[in-house]
Amino acid sequence: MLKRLVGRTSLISKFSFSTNESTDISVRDSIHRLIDRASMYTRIPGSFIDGLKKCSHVLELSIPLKKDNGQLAVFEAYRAHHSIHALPLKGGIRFAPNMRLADIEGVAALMTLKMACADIPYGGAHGGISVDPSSLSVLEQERLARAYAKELIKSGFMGPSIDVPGPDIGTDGRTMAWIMDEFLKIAPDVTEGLAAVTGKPEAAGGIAGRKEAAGLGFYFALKNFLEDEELVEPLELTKELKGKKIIIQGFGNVGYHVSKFLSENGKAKIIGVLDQNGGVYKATGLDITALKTYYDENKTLKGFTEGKHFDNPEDVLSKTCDIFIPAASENTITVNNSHLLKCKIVAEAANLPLSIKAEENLIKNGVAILPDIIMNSGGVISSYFEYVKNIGHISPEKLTKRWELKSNEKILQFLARILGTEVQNSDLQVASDLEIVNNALEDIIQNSVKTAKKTSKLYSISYKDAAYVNALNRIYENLRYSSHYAA
Ligand SMILES: NC(=O)C1=CN([C@@H]2O[C@H](COP(=O)(O)OP(=O)(O)OC[C@H]3O[C@@H](n4cnc5c(N)ncnc54)[C@H](O)[C@@H]3O)[C@@H](O)[C@H]2O)C=CC1
Ligand SMILES: O=C(O)CCC(=O)C(=O)O
Repeated sequence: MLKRLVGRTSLISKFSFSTNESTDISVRDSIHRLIDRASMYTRIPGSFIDGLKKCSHVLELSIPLKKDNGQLAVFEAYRAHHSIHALPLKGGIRFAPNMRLADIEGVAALMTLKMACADIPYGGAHGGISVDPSSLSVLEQERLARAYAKELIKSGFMGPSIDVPGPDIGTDGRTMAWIMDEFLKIAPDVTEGLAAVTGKPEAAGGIAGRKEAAGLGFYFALKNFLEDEELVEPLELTKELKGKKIIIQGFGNVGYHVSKFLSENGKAKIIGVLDQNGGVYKATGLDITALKTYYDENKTLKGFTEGKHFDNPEDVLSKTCDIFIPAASENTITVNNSHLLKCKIVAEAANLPLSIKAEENLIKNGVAILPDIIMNSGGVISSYFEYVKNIGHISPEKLTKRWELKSNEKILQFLARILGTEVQNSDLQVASDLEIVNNALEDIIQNSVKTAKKTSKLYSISYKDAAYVNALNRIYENLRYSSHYAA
């Protein structure tokens, strides 16, 4: 049921940097301020910057659902298309209560910037259904996801060349598989139908490593940022991740995988984990695998005995650490709680977790901020690889595996002849899909961090502003030659 379809309207400039903050800050307002702040270090015309603050199309829906008990429930749902400078559009679908259009439009804009920063040739989108998924049975969730997908497809808001959604808060690979299946039912003749949505399980056409990609990308980004002396020296930190004391807010897909890679690969100590209902703390470092098993079984951190539990999440939020990582949702750190943080770095794993005023307060107190559009870009980068796989109907390793094995064998045989040894079959290895995508992910993230550091030094601005400057410049360069920009 279509409620409203909004086209691009007037472009209003808003160069206000007031530090007042209402308790009801929208993500859209925050992103506008961040765009304005960064635009001062670009030569992009003001009219173009104003244009980037608007979504090109917004879809508002009411979706009726027949519950398992036969009763009817109606849910509000949305999809916002931000910038069509590059197609398809891309961004998450979430199932979360109390969704607001102003937040959805803000995250859609953030997605445009995130992908420009990583040099992924897509525009940004975002959307979802205003629902608490835990209040529905699995079958109800499936019917609702399928009904939402049907409305997106009917309204021209989804398809491999239009808008390719992926997972976000409250959704996962299974949700994406339902959505893909709905697309294939409605449009069976679209050859690239598998590419209508990403984040699918591998058995449904997904790519190896997508589920953990936001966490792995975060690990690569943090490691690379810490190598910068200009970041660590003033904070009196060492360059290594090893031994760094870390507190994480949110233990869902992103929070868990960030914790896993930082502790397993980086040997960092995750000393605190909190969600909206409480937190656990252990000064010597939590066992993340054990915590994950417990959290999956019990849906709560309470009762996990290998750490001290606090009913009030702020009791964990306020512990001293080196790095605080918000990995839950937007605006979880505002003026109301930013003064509690006792850390040297805030590394954003969630999208826009800091309100503008909270960010200002933290910076004033000497805290460095590592920006979401780099730190959590691993998820959408991996989605991009999945899309490419689906469009080509071939996985990265399939085409080259045999050839690589043969050429490696020839090289080894040559070396063995010179050295007078024998080639063992176990010496012969070629990259798996997972190795190919993880290495490509590392390469893209490394480049985003490198260019952010360079821009940050050039203008003496924060990494966050630098990442936005790089993204804005890339979008401008891209759009200026496109027929979408009539200047
Ligand atoms: N899933 C993905 O691929 C990506 C997600 N993101 C962003 O990362 C963030 C987290 O997403 P997911 O992990 O996928 O969601 P999720 O739904 O899997 O997990 C969210 C977690 O945050 C907790 N939480 C919710 N409100 C909280 C609060 N006020 N304080 C503390 N904890 C709270 C929940 O209990 C849950 O543990 C979101 O901002 C999302 O947009 C960013 C990049 C990729
Ligand atoms: O893979 C996608 O399309 C969604 C990623 C996402 O939700 C995000 O980067 O915030």
